[in-house]
Amino acid sequence: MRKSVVIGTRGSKLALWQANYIADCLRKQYPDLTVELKQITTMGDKILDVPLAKIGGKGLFTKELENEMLSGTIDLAVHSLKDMPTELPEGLTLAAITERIASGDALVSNHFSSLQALPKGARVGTSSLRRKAQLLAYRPDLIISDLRGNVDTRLKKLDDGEFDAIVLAAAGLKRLGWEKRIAEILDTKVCLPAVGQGALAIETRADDQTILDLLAFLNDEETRVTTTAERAFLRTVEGGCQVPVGVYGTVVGENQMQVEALIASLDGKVVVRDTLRGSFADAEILGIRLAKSLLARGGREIMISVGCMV
Ligand SMILES: NCc1[nH]cc(CCC(=O)O)c1CC(=O)O
Repeated sequence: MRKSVVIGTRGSKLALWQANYIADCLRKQYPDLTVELKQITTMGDKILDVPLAKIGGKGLFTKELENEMLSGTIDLAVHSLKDMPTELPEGLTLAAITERIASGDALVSNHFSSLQALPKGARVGTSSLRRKAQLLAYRPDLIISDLRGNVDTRLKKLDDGEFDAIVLAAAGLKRLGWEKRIAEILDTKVCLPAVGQGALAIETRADDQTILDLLAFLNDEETRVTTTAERAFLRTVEGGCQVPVGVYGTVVGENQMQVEALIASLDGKVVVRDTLRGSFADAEILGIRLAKSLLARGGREIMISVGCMV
């Protein structure tokens, strides 16, 4: 049994909330364990004025944490699963994926109660191509512009009148106590979430069995299987590319899951979507099959048109 562990985390309010949440879970489970936090700045925290889609690159929010883990200065890292690349560096693994508390995207507005209620030509802020494309597919009249920064910064920009509404992950708002600001959780028919949205990933060294055993209780099996399919889907379509992609896995019966996904053109004019069902044991295969199906039915043309495939 270890006497102490060091958790690595980014310094944003949301990241600290998440790391403290996991620290508290560990302290409750192991009253004799000393749990410390170490703050680490990532590239994604430094570059704040460039749209995420333009920075690209994998591991924007994870790489510095992973380097510290490999060198042993931290024992585990807490991430939003959504920010994790689909392939981990050699020697690291996901020890646990926590229960997803809110998977959807939320519309926040000071004047309007829903996406449908927004007036023609309303200004909507969002940080992701995935949200932008789906919002435009549903409401081509909206003026969507880029909105970066942490959750509080984004809310401030809305409050300052830069936008009529903004769209961000419901999970982040919930964790930071802003749930009451949510006007509407967007239906998955309107906006499919990002891979792993709403779940936390606990990353560790693959050969550190003591830590792996220590963290096993944090794992939520249903979230693990559904996000396994989601990550297999993304791994198959992406090739390190920024293209609007949404995917959402849910449990639909005993050992049965459903995965729904889409690939969209940047302007939302072309949307290719499909849904597959299968058993928990086939999570990985289901994600791969869904990706191949979308690519074959027009997804590949979208990828080629944005330069993601040749
Ligand atoms: N890309 C930043 C990021 N990473 C995780 C979350 C929210 C929490 C989550 O999805 O688990 C957010 C903010 C957002 O997209 O609004």
